[in-house]
Amino acid sequence: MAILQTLGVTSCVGGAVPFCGSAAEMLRDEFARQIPGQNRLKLQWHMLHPENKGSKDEKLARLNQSISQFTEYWTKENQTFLLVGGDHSCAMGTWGGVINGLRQPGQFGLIWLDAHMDAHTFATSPSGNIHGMPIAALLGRADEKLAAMYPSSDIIKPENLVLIGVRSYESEEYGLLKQAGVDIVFVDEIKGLAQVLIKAIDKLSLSCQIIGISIDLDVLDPEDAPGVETPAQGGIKAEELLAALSLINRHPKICGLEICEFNPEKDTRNKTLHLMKAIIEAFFVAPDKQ
Ligand SMILES: NC(=[NH2+])NCCC[C@H](N)C(=O)O
Repeated sequence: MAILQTLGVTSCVGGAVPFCGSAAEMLRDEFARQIPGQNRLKLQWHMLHPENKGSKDEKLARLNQSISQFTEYWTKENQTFLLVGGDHSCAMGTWGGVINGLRQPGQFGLIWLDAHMDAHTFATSPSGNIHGMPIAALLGRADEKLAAMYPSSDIIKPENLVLIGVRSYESEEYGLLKQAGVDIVFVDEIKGLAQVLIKAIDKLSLSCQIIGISIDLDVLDPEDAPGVETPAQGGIKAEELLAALSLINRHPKICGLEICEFNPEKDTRNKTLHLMKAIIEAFFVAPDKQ
């Protein structure tokens, strides 16, 4: 059984409430509870904790720097990885690191499954929460304060980014993405998620050497994934996401999966926790072993 390098980021420093830091540890325990011999996936866990000193901004700058060292290494080694956040601000570290690991940083593509656009800067954010800003940094549109939390000097080209499942956003972030020319697939435009995902991968494959996938659990309908920090009604059904992920399972260009924003305080009977595990298995376990 292949071993999947997994980085758990136990941080909610960029989020609105202090609960989403426990996803990685809960998920690690959940995988450990499996009956031996029935494991379809073996995760090699590494854990990163935020420091308890310094300002929020300093903590996030250092945390993203540490995250990026892992993903840079795995990218250079051509090793597929899983990253379990934390709030979504860790995306600056995850994908900044992947970009750092590439000889041609312009050839990185990212598919972002999220109810939100996460494309604010400090100047436009209504909440000031940094989990609503990583896309602006990844596109090189950050203000100085946000740029200090992004651990790469290279960025994602707007044409190499696709947002899928969006339904909750502010006009400033929409303006930023529109102006940059980023491809956005709003949730009500999705007829079949698998089709949308395959189309995005096919498009990015033309210009990109590798492609990453970032899943904010709030892309799902709150009925299926109640345990998220910022729920938004009218999301994608869990069944549809799982089916789509098992179709793109192990696509040769995919370098890693990031999954974020689990909030156990809002979960009901571990529904979202179990779903997180199912998402990881749908994505990483070979179809004949599922
Ligand atoms: N990663 C997230 N859950 N982002 C939600 C962001 C919500 C809102 N747009 C804000 O900036 O505050």
